[in-house]
Amino acid sequence: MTRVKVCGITSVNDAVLSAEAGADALGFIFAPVSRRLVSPAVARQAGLSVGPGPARVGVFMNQALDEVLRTAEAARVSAVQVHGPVSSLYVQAISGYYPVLRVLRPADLAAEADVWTDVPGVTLMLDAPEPGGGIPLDWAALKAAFPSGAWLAGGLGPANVAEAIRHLRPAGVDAVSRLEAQAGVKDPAAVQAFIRAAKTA
Ligand SMILES: O=C(O)c1ccccc1N[C@@H]1O[C@H](COP(=O)(O)O)[C@@H](O)[C@H]1O
Repeated sequence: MTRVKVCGITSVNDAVLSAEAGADALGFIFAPVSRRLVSPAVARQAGLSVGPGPARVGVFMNQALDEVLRTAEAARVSAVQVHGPVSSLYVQAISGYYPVLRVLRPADLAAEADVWTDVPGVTLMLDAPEPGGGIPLDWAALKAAFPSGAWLAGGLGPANVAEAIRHLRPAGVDAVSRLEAQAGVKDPAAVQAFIRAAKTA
């Protein structure tokens, strides 16, 4: 069954409603550019509020390695998601401490996808060029190049996630902007419908 990550959690309330709806992973965004920026203290509290079931993923973009590791430790996340044009050494260094979701854009696939094939602890995720922008990828065009075992993000929501899964059969799906009532605040009905649609696709 496709795993589901609900990203952009900024409160205990949104963590609990996402976990109760069946999320396999909760995403906490620590990239300062994000409208869903959360503090490590709140992320830690939200993670504790849902117990050990869902993975707690710290999301970073173009941030220094020591900042990533310090923040991940303070927030007590269980995995790290890495966006941006960072080096493979940087990704490998993080994977020494945490399972990594390495996010690539379709344009990066040719150069970088093979680097991570069968590397323990590193899983690929395909996302749109603007993370958190709510723009879907062209799933039909991606089909031939979509790496086995990769996750899919980019403009996914209750209305389109089943179709995306049918096209690409990703290991997991991830969404944020189409699950919100406003930036950083979840729409409970959208979260529930998204998880139901993904799990039954
Ligand atoms: O959502 C953000 O603000 C964000 C900022 C910086 C890095 C990642 C971010 N979110 C990631 O964006 C994709 C999906 O977004 P959407 O569903 O298209 O809005 C997902 O990987 C989030 O973790």
